[in-house]
Amino acid sequence: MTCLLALDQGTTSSRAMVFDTDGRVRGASQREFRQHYPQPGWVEHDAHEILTTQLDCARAAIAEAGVAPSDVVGLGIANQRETTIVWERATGRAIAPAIVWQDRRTAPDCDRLRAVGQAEAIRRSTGLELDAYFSATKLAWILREVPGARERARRGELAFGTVDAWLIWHLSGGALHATDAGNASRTMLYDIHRGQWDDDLLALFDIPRSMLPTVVDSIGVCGHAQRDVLGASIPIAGIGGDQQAATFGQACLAPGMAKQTYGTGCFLLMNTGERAVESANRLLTTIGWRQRGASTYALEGSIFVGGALVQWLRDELGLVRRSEDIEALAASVPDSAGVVLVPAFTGLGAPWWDAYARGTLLGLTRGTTRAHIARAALEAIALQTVDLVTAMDADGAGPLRELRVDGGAAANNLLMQMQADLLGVPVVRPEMLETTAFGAACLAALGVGVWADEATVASHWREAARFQPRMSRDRREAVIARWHRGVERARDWAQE
Ligand SMILES: Nc1ncnc2c1ncn2[C@@H]1O[C@H](COP(=O)(O)OP(=O)(O)O)[C@@H](O)[C@H]1O
Ligand SMILES: O=P(O)(O)OC[C@H](O)CO
Repeated sequence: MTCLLALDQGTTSSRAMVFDTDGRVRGASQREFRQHYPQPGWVEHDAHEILTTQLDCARAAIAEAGVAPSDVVGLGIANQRETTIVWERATGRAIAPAIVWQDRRTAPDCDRLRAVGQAEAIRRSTGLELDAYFSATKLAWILREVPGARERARRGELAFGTVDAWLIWHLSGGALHATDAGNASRTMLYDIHRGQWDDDLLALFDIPRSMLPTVVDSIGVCGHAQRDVLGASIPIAGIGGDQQAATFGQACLAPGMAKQTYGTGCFLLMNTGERAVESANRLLTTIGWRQRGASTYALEGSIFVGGALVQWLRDELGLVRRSEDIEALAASVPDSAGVVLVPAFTGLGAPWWDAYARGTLLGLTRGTTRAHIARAALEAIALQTVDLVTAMDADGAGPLRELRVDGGAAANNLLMQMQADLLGVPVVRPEMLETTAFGAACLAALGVGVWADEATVASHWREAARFQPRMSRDRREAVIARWHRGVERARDWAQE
């Protein structure tokens, strides 16, 4: 049986799925790995644990599918983005822990660059906000802080990559040091308009060019996973950051189509086609995917705390036992009775970009119950999404006709109904909820040519549920206005 293997290397777990050429799941496997928080605001992974968990579940998924490794005609990779790894070319050993996208240690470095007026030049070239979220300051930190790293990098002994490049290096037995254009566009070192590493930014961050991977298409064979790694020589035919892959897997293939993924964080991407839309509203301009050298661009809004808010209510406040219990608790009251919860635990991402905002719970009265707080939490996830869509509309990228949704919290029907109500557009949930892995498989299917074109991807996308907006415009505007009063109070809180 001809199959495709998708690797979905996420922030908290590695997953792998085997699909047949009709897009059906034949095998799946998942391994969680450790999160390290060595200091407040720091988040690290062991790069080798990322690799071993990912390879273990790739082999397990192939075994579960009951196919031979040689039946796998194409491999697609989707990965947590921005997370930064530096390794020795000679041994393939990482010289430091991976610095994860959530890590805020370089926020002061960003402040210094902002103070000397670098933010605008960075935005113009990379499409990104100057923020600790992206790879550039993390890589600069490793070169500065790990003894001997800068000299070794100058001598050409070290390689840098986001997680896709790290996996590709090891899958190919060190033969290939490559990343796709979409992942490159999250480093804050890549000129998304010219399609090349930006020499001015490399100089600004003092990063030797020899460390950087070759930038390849997201769709197309760039090399092979070695026989001794996965049991057969398998073409590496698709690469995408996980949010880019999910956008592809949601078949948001035409300009104006958008998806929101409700995971730990939430990432809303709208396809803007061949046009790199410059945001006047602090969204990110990014590359979705590249095929035969032609980039498809996207506008992105990144929310740092989404489903993680539900986790916090569960684990720290003990409000619910399981994440899914929040739905019944929130549904037990008709509204939040004026309670507003702004989950700025790690600052606020788009469109505020305020590293110093902090979580805020407002509007409490003696009559406030657990249910009101649960409801305010779900509203907060939906309202953060509303702010992103409003910014996209203001940037002229919309109007959004419907929002495709996926990720763990998209299973929550109350949240999805709130989302439709507060956006005023339908919210649509597909049958296939593993859109990231599916998207990686789709990239690979086009890359090896078992699927002819994007129309085949679209033909495999099927709607499972549709939530129609039911809230009056007046009510919607009142809820949004109250939310913004809450956001104002959360902002700048931690600033001395
Ligand atoms: N029914 C639910 N309602 C609200 N949040 C949920 C629900 N089920 C899961 N979640 C949240 O979704 C997140 C898990 O989603 P997932 O897509 O697996 O995340 P990730 O890929 O970022 O690890 C968790 O933060 C969890 O709290
Ligand atoms: O691993 P996820 O699914 O939480 O996604 C993380 C994003 O890629 C970060 O930008």
